[in-house]
Amino acid sequence: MSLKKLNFITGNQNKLAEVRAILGSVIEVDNQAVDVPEIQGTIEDIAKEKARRAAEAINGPALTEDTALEFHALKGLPGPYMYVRPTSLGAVTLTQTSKSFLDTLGHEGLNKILDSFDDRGAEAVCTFAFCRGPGEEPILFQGRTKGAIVRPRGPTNFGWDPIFEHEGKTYAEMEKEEKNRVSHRYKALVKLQQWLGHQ
Ligand SMILES: O=c1[nH]c(=O)c2ncn([C@@H]3O[C@H](COP(=O)(O)OP(=O)(O)OP(=O)(O)O)[C@@H](O)[C@H]3O)c2[nH]1
Ligand SMILES: [Mg+2]
Repeated sequence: MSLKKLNFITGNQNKLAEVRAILGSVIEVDNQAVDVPEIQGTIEDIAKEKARRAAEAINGPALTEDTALEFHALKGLPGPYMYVRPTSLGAVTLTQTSKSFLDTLGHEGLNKILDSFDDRGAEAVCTFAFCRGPGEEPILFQGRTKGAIVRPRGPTNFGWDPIFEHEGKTYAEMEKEEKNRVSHRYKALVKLQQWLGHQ
């Protein structure tokens, strides 16, 4: 099967811009902002179910992505639950009002959680899932970037970018091109790109 374009299902314009910046020269990236429920579970469970549901919703091939931010001192929390939407799967949800750790606590609150720990280490995790169509098993591509949680520095237009420091700079302080060479999303897309090369 040769893929001429990817249909990236996301409502997040920042994600879409980064995916197009990284993959744009390799393959066309279409977008549909279909709201896909996110279940509770491991990062992998959530990512796969998101792609399955997206493929069903659009009745065709769908690419989705789920991002997690893991605090080492909290043994991986908040992880994929940085942002949680109600799910229609019947699973227990953390909230019914789309409130996220970030929305609720802000950059300062997320920092304060870690002030009582020695370890401010964190890992940004990006998991793309590609599902060929309804009923098909999704394939995962995951990238991880290590960093630390710091007081906010840099522009505040994308989520937790200002508090995630990687090699001396927060993501927000980096030029877009720089973030897109080291980020969790970039590393996941390298894997996706390798896979595309074999299709
Ligand atoms: O500072 C950031 N730098 C990043 O690189 C990044 N990637 C995702 N996020 C945020 O982390 C949560 C994940 O939730 P998430 O994966 O479900 O995304 P989403 O709901 O915004 O979009 P989608 O589910 O429609 O694709 C959301 O609050 C995103 O804004 C990031 N924040
Ligand atoms: Mg989401």
